[in-house]
Amino acid sequence: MIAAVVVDVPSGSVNKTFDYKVPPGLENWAEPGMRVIVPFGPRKLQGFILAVKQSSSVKGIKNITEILDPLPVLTPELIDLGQWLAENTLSFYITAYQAMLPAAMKATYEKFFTVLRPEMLSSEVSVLFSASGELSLNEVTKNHVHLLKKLQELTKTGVLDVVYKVKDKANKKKVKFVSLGNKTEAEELLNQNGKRAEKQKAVISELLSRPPGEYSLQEILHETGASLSSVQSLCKKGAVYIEEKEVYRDPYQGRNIKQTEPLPLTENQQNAITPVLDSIENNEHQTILVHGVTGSGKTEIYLQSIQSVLDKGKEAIVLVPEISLTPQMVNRFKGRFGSSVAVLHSALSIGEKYDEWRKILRKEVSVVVGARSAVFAPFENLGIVIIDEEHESSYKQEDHPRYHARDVAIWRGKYHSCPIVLGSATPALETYARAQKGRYQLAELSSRVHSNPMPEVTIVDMRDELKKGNRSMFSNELMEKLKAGIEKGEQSVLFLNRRGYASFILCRDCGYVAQCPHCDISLTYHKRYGELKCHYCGYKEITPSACPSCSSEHIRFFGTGTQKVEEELAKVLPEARVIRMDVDTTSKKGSHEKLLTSFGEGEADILLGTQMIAKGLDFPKVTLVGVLAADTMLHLPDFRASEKTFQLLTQVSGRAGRHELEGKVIVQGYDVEHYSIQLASQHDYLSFYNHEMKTRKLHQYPPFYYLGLLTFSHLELMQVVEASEKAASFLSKRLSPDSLLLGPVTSPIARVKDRYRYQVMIKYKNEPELRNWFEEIIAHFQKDKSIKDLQITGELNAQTLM
Ligand SMILES: Nc1ncnc2c1ncn2[C@@H]1O[C@H](COP(=O)(O)OP(=O)(O)OP(=O)(O)O)[C@@H](O)[C@H]1O
Ligand SMILES: [Zn+2]
Ligand SMILES: [Zn+2]
Repeated sequence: MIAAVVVDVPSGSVNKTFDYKVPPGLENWAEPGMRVIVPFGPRKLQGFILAVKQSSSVKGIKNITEILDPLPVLTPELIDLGQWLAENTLSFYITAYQAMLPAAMKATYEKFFTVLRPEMLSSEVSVLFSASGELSLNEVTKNHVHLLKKLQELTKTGVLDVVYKVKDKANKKKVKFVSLGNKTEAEELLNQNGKRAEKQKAVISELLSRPPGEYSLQEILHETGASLSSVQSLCKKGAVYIEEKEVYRDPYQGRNIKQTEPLPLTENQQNAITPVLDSIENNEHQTILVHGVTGSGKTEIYLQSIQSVLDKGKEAIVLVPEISLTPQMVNRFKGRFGSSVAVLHSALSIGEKYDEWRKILRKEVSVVVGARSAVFAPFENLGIVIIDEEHESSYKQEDHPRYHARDVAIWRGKYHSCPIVLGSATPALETYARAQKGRYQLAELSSRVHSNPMPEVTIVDMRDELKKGNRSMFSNELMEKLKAGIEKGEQSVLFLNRRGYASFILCRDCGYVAQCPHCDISLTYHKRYGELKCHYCGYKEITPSACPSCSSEHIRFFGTGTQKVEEELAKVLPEARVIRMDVDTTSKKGSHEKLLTSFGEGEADILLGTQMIAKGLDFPKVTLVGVLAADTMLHLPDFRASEKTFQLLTQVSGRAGRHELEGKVIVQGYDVEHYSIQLASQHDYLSFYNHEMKTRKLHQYPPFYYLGLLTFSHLELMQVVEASEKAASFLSKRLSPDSLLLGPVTSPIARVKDRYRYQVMIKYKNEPELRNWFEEIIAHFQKDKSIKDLQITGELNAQTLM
């Protein structure tokens, strides 16, 4: 038997399968979709079996070393999907397959020295091998680095050998359980006397007092005060059994989640759910856009659609943007579907994620709620994929494989003949355009549940405030409303748009701004740690007390926006209890949840935060939403700036007045005439859409054109310039007359990690060969020995130009 294996070497020359023999002992075991370890040159590598066959035309093929999985981890569907994914995102097959699995299943490799000719070793070296006969390179570089050179020489002369070992991080958590063994033996023990027997007797009586079964050893030891050794000696006598068993790490353990029942749908909801239910009923793939204003009850539509999928014995995937994957959100699904829900969230530990994923593989759950990569959940009888807040940019992975979860979902929907539901109050322009063209079905929810009014929005021009002599960051109206809210015992949300408002330090004498020495970007000031940090490469330095450029002491820190707002609030509204939520206050595991819970329980009057409070929150007592610096994002070099501003304002405003109490929104900024701010305040998506579509058409941007993007990076500027010019001229000879070629130009962020960045952009409507041309260009430079270390990434449908 022969297995075609794709190996863990992300490189163009090995981006294919290699044939390996399945040794006779493993023939009944090997199946496509399993992870294996195979020899590859001098190394051992992890790989995936993509196919098995009877014969191979390749001569001298080697044996598979080991099969890592008892059952395939990639279903036949995922094997196909991976191929499609790799080809459409210009990634390597191995990268695509790895992206579908939890990180724990990706191997790490370690190098070891072993001894071939022990008689040739000096005692100094020999002693290092005495313990286990081998020595890891890791250990050498850590503790014996002075011997490294010697070890390398010994390897060259054949005294030592180097072997590669594959480490599988996918460990399972095991717990010991104890149960009653031979009953007569146990009862006899109870009649024994002696001090030593006391603890053993306690264990026996404890087990006898409980219903027959097995109990966690830990718990029994704790209850009885017995030691492990007394239980072990009981085990030797046959009075109890100890068994080690695999358990899941459950991050939601011990939590009481209230069970919920389906709500009777409003007429609006009824209309919107109909196309979804039809698609489920008829086993017919449809992509349905549920365009519903904030608070219109989209979640209830998701829940009831899932119920009807489960009733048919099928499975459901719900995607939620990373930052709104809050416990509140998860509870909505766990509350309805209980333990049949698995959660895949990046805040889980590697082990927890692996355990949740295995519940899916073993069919122990039928609903998955998760962030982007949950779209690869290995269900085999998929009945629906729901993408909540479908416009969110986090659904696009900006690293290999550069996939969009929406595209993957639709691929899977076609495969399983099931509906894909895209939900949003502010759909991406691309999505709405497709719905208007009839490529997607459109379901509109134009009012809130029970006709709660949309909150009234007031826009405040902060330039006017300044003219009136108000120098604070809060307008008079916002101050008044905040105060009134506290008096009435209602709650407020203050949102600071932090994008484009990053905190930095500035010298007031010479204008110096601290920059990252490796990237063309200013350093972000973290007050808490007294540090300046680069968000692109992680570079850090201590904040200077004087200007590094002119030695002036007039250096000013523009503290994290939210910190500054918090300080201001404490001055002008000392009575307010404030909870601040931003990257600094939520970096510890669980802190995000804690803060939200305490706000929900009324322990604060004001929730102050960044992007992370914009979405999904549903608190009945919130009546006021204040938006500070609504316009900062408009000035980013991003053709989606207006769209993102509109989306964000709509989302934040949507947090107010969702229940009985009426809501009010105050939006502050300097460039408030902009249509995206004006139209967001009128809750007018359609006018925004029409306006923005005109702009996009005029400037030839998506959805009228696709953006093909080639990004080049290298340590030397000349190399990037030359390579990108070559690529541009290659493309210009081939592109159809309808396509536009722009560049090469420097990327908006011109340098990252000391590498200069250039890009070539192609705006196109139909260019079927573009993928092949990109591949040709990438392959050409990979072979070109005169340019080392040039990095090129290609994208056929880029979402941003950064
Ligand atoms: N049919 C219904 N009857 C009564 N209450 C409902 C019904 N449907 C939804 N609700 C309630 O209305 C509120 C808003 O619904 P939901 O949070 O699903 O809105 P949404 O459309 O997802 O809003 P957003 O886009 O802001 O997240 C929730 O508290 C929900 O429990
Ligand atoms: Zn200075
Ligand atoms: Zn940097």
